[in-house]
Amino acid sequence: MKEIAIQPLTCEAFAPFGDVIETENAQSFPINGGRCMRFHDLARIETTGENARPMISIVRGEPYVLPLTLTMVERHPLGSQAFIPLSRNPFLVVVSEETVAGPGEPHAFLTAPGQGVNIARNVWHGILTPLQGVSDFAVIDRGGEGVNLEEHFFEEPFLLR
Ligand SMILES: NC(=O)N[C@@H](O)C(=O)O
Ligand code: NI
Repeated sequence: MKEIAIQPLTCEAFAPFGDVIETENAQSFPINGGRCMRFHDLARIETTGENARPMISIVRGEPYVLPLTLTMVERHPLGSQAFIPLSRNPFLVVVSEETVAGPGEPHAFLTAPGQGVNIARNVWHGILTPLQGVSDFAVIDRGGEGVNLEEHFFEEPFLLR
């Protein structure tokens, strides 16, 4: 089984796949008489297709234990998908480039506490993978008609360590 080294999540490394949602280095300005700081426009929500609309859900995820065997990735051809942690627990973000033969070798990122991601439309990714404890996430993705899920099962799994 090919091993994939898990690396820290950074804006630069994740840029080909979407946005990192964090306050660090974000455009920000005070609002509400200076009593709030708005970290502004952190990610682009994409929705397309019939009756497409953005929607907000909360997902409560059971934790996984590393090292992890990755057997599949999925993608959403009709919209982006954002995961914003509502706890300080880290989670694992797995993405793959599209190749002529389907998803390529995965990249695995470990979030810092509080970091979220917005996975761009049609980007191959692993399913939500909380670590260290049951974790709640706000999920912002696409509602509407049509099939918005495509799955790919690797011929050979990968070991994420
Ligand atoms: N379906 C859902 O809310 N989540 C998955 O698409 C996922 O990427 O975990
Ligand atoms: Ni997904």
